[in-house]
Amino acid sequence: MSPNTGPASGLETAARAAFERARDDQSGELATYIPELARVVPDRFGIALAGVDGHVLGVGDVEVPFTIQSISKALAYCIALEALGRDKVLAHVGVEPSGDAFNAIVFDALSNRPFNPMVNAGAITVSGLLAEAFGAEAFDVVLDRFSAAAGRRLVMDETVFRSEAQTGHRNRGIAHLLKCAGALGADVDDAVDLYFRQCSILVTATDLAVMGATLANIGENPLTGSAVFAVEAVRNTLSVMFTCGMYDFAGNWAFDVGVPAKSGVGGGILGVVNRQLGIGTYSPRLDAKGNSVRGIAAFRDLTEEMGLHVFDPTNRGSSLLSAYRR
Ligand SMILES: NC(=O)CC[C@H](N)C(=O)O
Repeated sequence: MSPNTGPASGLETAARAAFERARDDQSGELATYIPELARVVPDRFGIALAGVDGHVLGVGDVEVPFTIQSISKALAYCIALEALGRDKVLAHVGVEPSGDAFNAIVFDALSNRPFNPMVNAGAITVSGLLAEAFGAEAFDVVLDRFSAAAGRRLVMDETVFRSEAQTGHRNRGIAHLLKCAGALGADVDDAVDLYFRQCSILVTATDLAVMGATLANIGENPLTGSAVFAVEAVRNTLSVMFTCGMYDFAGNWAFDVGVPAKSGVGGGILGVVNRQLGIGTYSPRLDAKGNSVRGIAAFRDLTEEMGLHVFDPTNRGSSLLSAYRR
């Protein structure tokens, strides 16, 4: 990928200001339940933006690799919707916010399905669907599509994968309960193996911004021009990101920030300003709900400053990109 880095703009000024305001906040903790995640440098912080016109800009540590973790859930869901169809996926995983923590051991009592694909139970079910559909090729399918969305070849971090595979008893437990409830068709080990692998794919804040711009651009990567996701699948994925992407913080997020987003315990957040921008942040210290502290602060600041909330009457989105081109 060769980012088309443009001149300074309102967006860049806003990103710098958001960065400066949040940079000294050292609150929050690294995720330690996956032992390898406790080894990252806690102070890293980056904010990247990518426009649907192909412009990319970044402030801070936007080229530092980290594992995508739960952000993979949104993209895997998009792939499953496209490959298997909406009805088949809906038969296994709902689209209702759970209001529970990402790793909650709870299913929808009426349907016996996981509430949504953004919490672990739903994501493991989606990985199971992909494992069944693509067999031994499943991880390559996921990695290829994530790479196409980022506009460069991504790789998996073997050490983080092994670290989670050796310690992920709660996720294995969830998978067994899903199997027992009839939500998970695939073999438990296949579903969990794919889930742990997809979570261990390495990305940067810039990658997240470009992936977000691919979703904002209704599935076409604006840097490479390649068609990555189908329009219908993008629409459905963004809807679920909007209502469920930040776990039991999703309501607050929709209220204050107001863009579809997905966070991961690796410290990343991917946000989508529909038809305009992808936003990627990286800062590995997490709040009690498992969301990046400085990432949330940066998103709040940026969307407030630029009027990016989906229901903001001052939304300057349409003028944003042309302002940026100037
Ligand atoms: N919230 C997250 O990023 C969780 C992802 C992590 N791999 C897990 O399943 O526990």
